Amino acid sequence: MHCFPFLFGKRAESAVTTSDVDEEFAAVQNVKLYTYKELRDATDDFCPTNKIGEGGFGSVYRAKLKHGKIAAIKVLSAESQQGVNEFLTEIKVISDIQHENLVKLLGCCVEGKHRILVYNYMENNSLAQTLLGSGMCNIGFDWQIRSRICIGIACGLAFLHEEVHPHIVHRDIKASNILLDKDLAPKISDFGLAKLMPANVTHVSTRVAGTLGYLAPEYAVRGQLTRRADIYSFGVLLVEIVSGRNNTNKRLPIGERYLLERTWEYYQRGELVVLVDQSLDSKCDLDEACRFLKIGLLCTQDAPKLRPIMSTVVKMLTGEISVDETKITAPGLISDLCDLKVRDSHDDRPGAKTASSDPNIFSSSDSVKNSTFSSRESTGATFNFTPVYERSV
Ligand SMILES: Nc1ncnc2c1ncn2[C@@H]1O[C@H](COP(=O)(O)OP(=O)(O)OP(=O)(O)O)[C@@H](O)[C@H]1O
Repeated sequence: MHCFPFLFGKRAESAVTTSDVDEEFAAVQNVKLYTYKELRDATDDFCPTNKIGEGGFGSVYRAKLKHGKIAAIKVLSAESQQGVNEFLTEIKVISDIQHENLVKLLGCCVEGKHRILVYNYMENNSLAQTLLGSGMCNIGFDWQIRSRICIGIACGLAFLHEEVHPHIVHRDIKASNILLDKDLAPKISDFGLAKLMPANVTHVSTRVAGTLGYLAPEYAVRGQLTRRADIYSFGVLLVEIVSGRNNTNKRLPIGERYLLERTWEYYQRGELVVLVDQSLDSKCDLDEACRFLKIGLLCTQDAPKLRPIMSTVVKMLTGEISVDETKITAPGLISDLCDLKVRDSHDDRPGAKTASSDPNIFSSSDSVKNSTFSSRESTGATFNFTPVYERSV
């Protein structure tokens, strides 16, 4: 029997202190510094009516900066050690790069204990809250808009993976990290977990971080990170956007809960069209929608090497190159991993959730299937965990 226990929680590097981070921060250039007073004034003293979101990092506020510019500011929660690391990573990773499909970091505030990130404000929230959210949303996501969103996200990722040096692996591609501007153009956000990939390095070994449901199995199990892990997450997101539903929906009958599994089943039966969001009107190009689903399957294949690189994905989405159906093999599903045990969840970030009501133990493949996947559905929370392997016969 193989067991794959995962140790969630406090990481050795989480012991990094705020002053360690300040030292590292001193070396960062190209980032505008805001004073705490400036940001306090811009949010009416962090007035709750200006609060627009809450993530693992802390609270997010809408702010009116000097000269009237509207920004979103993320205030790192004081108790979050993990957040201190992510704060620095975010600044290091995106202060130097710009792309139309990446959220723009305007600057930050490092004053006393205050750690605040300042971004361009995105008027239409995240895909998780709008397209996939259960609440009221009056945005009509027709097929043209969805297709533009998918292509935009793919372009942003292709830029990070292939044009920036060293390459950047985002590690947390998911619907809540795709923000939409006033024209519904997608912007990839939340670079707190990103990793820079030095040239000529095939993978980096790292503690696993990301969101259950979007995690590539080989990364979740072995902690070996390559750009193909992001490509897997993108594939899951692509299928979600076309279907208009979350990858996991525990309210559905068991056979319908896991979207990626269903996509593979319907693909094999030649009935992919069943999965295209029924709320799309008759103008939806069903052939194109099915092509996107097939690209989602290509991106989520179990063998990382079979997943196309993002620039190829962009070309397939735009129709510049065709999708070779003979290349599609079964998706990698974490639920396929036998006897996965997850224990000892101590994520110290306030928004981080454990994957079960009992944070300590998951065991058996069945509980992995139900708990691991459902955790993302119910919380969307980002996890950090260390895979540890125990093999017993
Ligand atoms: N630049 C922005 N413009 C507008 N709203 C934003 C912006 N950044 C974040 N938000 C809002 O704040 C919410 C929380 O964002 P945040 O990135 O902190 O957490 P998350 O991605 O939802 O969760 P997690 O931290 O677990 O990944 C987002 O879902 C979004 O609604």
